[in-house]
Amino acid sequence: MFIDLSEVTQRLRRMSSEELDVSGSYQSFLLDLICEGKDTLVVDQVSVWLFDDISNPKKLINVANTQWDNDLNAEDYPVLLCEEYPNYFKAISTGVSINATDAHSDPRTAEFRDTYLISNNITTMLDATIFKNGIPHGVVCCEGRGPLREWQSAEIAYAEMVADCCSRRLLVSELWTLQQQMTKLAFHDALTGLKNRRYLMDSGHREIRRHIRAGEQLSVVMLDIDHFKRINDSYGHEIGDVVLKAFAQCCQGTLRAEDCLCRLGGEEFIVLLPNTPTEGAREVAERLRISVEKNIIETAHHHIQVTVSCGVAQVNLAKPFSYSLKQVDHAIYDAKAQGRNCVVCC
Ligand SMILES: Nc1nc2c(ncn2[C@@H]2O[C@H](COP(=O)(O)OP(=O)(O)OP(=O)(O)O)[C@@H](O)[C@H]2O)c(=O)[nH]1
Repeated sequence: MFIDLSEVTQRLRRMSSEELDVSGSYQSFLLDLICEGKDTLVVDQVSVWLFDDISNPKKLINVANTQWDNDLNAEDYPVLLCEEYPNYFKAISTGVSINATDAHSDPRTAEFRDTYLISNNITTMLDATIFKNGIPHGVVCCEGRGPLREWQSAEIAYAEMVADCCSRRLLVSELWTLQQQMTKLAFHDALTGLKNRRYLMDSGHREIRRHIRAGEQLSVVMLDIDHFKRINDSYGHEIGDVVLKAFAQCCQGTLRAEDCLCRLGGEEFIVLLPNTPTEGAREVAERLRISVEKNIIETAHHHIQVTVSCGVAQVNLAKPFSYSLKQVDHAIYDAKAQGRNCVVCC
């Protein structure tokens, strides 16, 4: 078989330069890629397999396959075990492509004879290594049914290019996941999982602009747990953390989905209430106050009850968001002065 390497290379290069929907699964890209590979090499099946652990591989996991009609769930991916196919694993780990003309007799692939090759009429195989940071990470496996194939150097080079495209796509996918995690870390509070102060400030400015455009009212409620220092002092900091998490859950369960509960820091929280005038916000604050008071927090050795002081303000849309935060902060100060476990409106 003759491959015009310059033509197929160009197709692959164009394909891998296309703008990717990185938020989607990498499998659909891999599938397009290996379908292209299957047609170009004129083989019967192409699949992508990845090691479970790049530094100490025990399994190869089949993540894409030209034979599959639909994407499988990750838990249904076929798996090859290193202990059952040691020679194949060793061959992939060298990073050199496996050009098995006769897959039944080639020492690198003969292990599959009785378990796979005979039952699937596979006669010939060409496997190219997928690398990650220069280390073998998996393999693109091309299988043929008909006559034995003496794999040509252009065919091997092409299969390796397909494997390199897989490497790049997997890397992009990993970077995207990392970026998602970083964004999550940047805008979330690690203890409670709620949005944090940075998110609140961004969101506050955005919401002000949106509410001006819509001619709607926006309110904020500040929540400050009463005598929280005593919880830490009486039960320890770890139980203090449990209380903060339980408090956050209790409040979240009391709010509408569109209300945004954030942890400002320590035992201070803010709720941003879209499309809500002061009176509505006061009712929400009162509901939160009662829910918190009723919520008995169970730990291994204690039943803990906390109360919360609440400040309420309608956001002044003509002023920076920080102005309204200062206002609710004053309201909290008054609530504490009035004996705590109460709601004060600006
Ligand atoms: N466990 C735990 N404690 C925290 C955390 N962040 C802040 N704190 C503690 O929260 C306590 C807040 O105490 P104060 O600011 O004196 O307020 P308070 O005891 O709640 O008293 P009032 O607000 O006046 O009712 C301090 O002891 C902080 O150390 C945290 O992430 N975990």
